[in-house]
Amino acid sequence: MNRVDVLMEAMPYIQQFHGKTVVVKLGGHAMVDAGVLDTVIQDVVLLHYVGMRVVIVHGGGPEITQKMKDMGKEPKFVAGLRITDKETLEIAQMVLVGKINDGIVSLITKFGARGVGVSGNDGNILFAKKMGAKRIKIDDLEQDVDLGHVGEIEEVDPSLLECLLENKYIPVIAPIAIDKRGMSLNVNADTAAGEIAVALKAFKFINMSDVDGVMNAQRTRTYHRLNINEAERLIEEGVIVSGMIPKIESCISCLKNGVDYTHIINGNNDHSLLLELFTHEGVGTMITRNEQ
Ligand SMILES: Nc1ncnc2c1ncn2[C@@H]1O[C@H](COP(=O)(O)OP(=O)(O)O)[C@@H](O)[C@H]1O
Ligand SMILES: CC(=O)N[C@@H](CCC(=O)OP(=O)(O)O)C(=O)O
Repeated sequence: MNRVDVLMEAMPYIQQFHGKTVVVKLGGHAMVDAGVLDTVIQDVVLLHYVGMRVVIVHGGGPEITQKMKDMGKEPKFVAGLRITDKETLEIAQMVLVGKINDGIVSLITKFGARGVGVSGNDGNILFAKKMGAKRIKIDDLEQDVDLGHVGEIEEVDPSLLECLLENKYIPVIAPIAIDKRGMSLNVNADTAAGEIAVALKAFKFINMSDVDGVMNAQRTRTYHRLNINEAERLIEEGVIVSGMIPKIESCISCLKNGVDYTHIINGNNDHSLLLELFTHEGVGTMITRNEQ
């Protein structure tokens, strides 16, 4: 395809997406390489300049894990959620808010737009309650495990984000929530991003990780498109496991609550965000409503 064809292919999408809201979840695994993160943020800035309202929600699981290990703490997860004692919460805040969020905002500046970094407790964006204990099997015995300072989102207040978008800033959100007593809670970034997409009535929710999309059991093939029933079946059959579960669950929740399109794409592939948005075939896996 010659260069002008590439631009012509993008043209109807640029028109269709103008003024629409897209929530991009940047997973920790899509940010391990500085060069990769550069191109992702470059793409985000381009979307901003073609008139899309872009919101970034980021994770940082691998960096929190590394920092915990550096400090002699052993990371533990239950159902994909980090057991978060007081010290772990401080580490998570330090890594997510102090380092990753700030780094993304700086890159937005580098590529010529204006980013504003917030965490979910700014402007009550993410209002949560402490998550109840999770029942799991340990040595064949059912036990209740308290996750500590982990939040379950109860309400999202999008007004601060609307205000930033209205004024042409790119909001960058760290997955820390606040409870009614003003205490911070660690929330899963996929869940946070999905809830924010719903509250903003986003047109698209794009989840960027380190895999090409949802893959089959043998991990030899990527599904191009799955509806909610098909995705739920893959969870039941154990094809979708671990960190992919909250991604799929947040896509499903988005679709059931008004978001038009949801995608899981590989942030490590060069300019995957642009390819997803502005080409006919797209990339990764699109999860759709059953009737779509
Ligand atoms: N069916 C599946 N297809 C693709 N990846 C899967 C699947 N089931 C589980 N995974 C795992 O989910 C991981 C992505 O989740 P996670 O590690 O939490 O990423 P992130 O840090 O980007 O949020 C992949 O690296 C892969 O190991
Ligand atoms: C409660 C909980 O598990 N919170 C996550 C928040 C970061 C996250 O979700 O990061 P990724 O998107 O990179 O996985 C954690 O502590 O790892």
